[in-house]
Amino acid sequence: MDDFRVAAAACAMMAIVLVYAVRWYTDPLRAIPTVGGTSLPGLSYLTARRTNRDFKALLEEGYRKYPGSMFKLAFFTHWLVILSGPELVEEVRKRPDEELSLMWAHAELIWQSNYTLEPQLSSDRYHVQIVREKLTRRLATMLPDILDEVAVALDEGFGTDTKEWTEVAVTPLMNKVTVRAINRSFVGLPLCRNEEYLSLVAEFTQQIVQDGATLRLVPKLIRSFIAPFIIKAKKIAGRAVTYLRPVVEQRMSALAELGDDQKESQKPNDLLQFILDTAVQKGEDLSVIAQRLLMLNVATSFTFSMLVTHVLYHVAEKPELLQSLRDEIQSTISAKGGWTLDSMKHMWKLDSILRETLRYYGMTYTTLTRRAMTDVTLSDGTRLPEGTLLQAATYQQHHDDAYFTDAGTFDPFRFARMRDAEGQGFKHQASTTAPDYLAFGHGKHACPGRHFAAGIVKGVLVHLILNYDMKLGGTVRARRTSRLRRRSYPRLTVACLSGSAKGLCEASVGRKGGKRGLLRSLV
Ligand code: HEM
Repeated sequence: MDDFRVAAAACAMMAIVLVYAVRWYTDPLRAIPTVGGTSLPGLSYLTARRTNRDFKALLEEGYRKYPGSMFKLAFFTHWLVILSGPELVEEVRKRPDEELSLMWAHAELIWQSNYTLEPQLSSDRYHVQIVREKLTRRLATMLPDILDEVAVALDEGFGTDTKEWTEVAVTPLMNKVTVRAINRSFVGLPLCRNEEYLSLVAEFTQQIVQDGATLRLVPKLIRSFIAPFIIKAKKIAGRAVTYLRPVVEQRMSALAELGDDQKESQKPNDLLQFILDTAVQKGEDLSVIAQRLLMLNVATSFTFSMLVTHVLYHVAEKPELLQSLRDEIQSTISAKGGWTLDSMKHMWKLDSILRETLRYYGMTYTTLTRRAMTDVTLSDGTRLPEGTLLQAATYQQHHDDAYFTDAGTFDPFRFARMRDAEGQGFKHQASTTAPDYLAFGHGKHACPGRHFAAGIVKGVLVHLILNYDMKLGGTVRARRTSRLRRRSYPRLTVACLSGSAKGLCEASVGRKGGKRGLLRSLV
């Protein structure tokens, strides 16, 4: 009997191994080369450990070995196919959502939104449409309020001393300033200054990413049973309702008092109102509205402050760069009769330094994220089975001399010169995407908030450049750190002068006396 059991167990083992081997052998992904180790079943876990450790180095290796083509990286829970080169980018961009979906790729790779969010956020994504259309169109009229918030937040952060230099830890301060500016346009006053609400927004951002990461480790079969015990983001969104309810009720009752002809002109000019306009028609619950708002906060977090901070390090290091930008800003403001969204569009140098910062540093190594929703065959014959996750090697492409002259150098006015030379108004501006420029993705799922983002970041920078002198308080090495990701902070600490609040690199900022009043009157 014992012999029989042993034999049965051995047979079962062999059957399992055989099934795995057949599945591996016939998997279309096997035709795509693996970088970082083997793709053999079982052993690919070792490869995944390497990917976890050396993601950027492996991207570089794959990009070098398979230019204009594809390779794959192992993760503990999935394979990630990386593509490069404008031809493949164009091909992916053109594929419809039914074949390659950005939303389901994000859902699987980051949020696990099936479990962490209300289903309406996936089934009816009108908030994305609002960002793409209404928020972008209304930015010009929202700008004065946003700039007001920037001024108030900077006064609080830097102080108002016009004689002495003040030392500040730039990254956290810029985070605070940009979050305030964004939320002024999202929910208006006074909520955008409510510290509890803002820290709840930050908590949600961290939690939803963490919930997603934890859930990915749970087998799909049991995920929906386990999820309610694990996820915390929904509870945080529930707490946001407490802050939003009085604002929404007050708006509703104020609007109810007005006649139909007055309602449109009297409505608050912010994202919450744009969402409410649709949500009310759909009879949507406030908890869903809160989640839409919070998810849009997630989309903006870190990117803004990182972008501003990188630019500040550059201008703080090079006074001639600061002066050149200042000259352009001042002359444009006088020529155009004020500081408006339109006048900022004519500040090509400022626009160029933004685009170059996004190219050179990038906010993520990879973009153009997609999930194959069905078996897809690309024009070169590559087969991507349903469920395949893919991304473009954006960072490597942005650092390839084939696409950008002297790509390894940070050249702040590179794109301004290209616009001058080519006489092309929009092609090289900060928010324009292209097959070789993927900072905002590309195609119909390129970041819908990119014009809005460029407008706000420029607003913050114009304010800083005109109102403050800057110099690096830390060493230049801090700026050389290629990325300001949170995990890079400790490296910055090592490179910086001692004595800063969190050991971050410090920039000294001195207020330029007298200018502020001038600007205020120009707004
Ligand atoms: C500098 C700031 C920003 C950067 C670098 C950035 C970058 C990106 C990128 C790369 C994608 C596409 C993801 C991919 O291709 O893998 C994306 C998508 C998205 N972004 Fe942004 N973004 C920024 C600001 C914003 C802002 C301000 C908003 C909203 C107000 C926003 C909302 C979104 C949304 C909703 C999507 C998903 C689009 C869709 O599902 O079709 N982003 N962003």
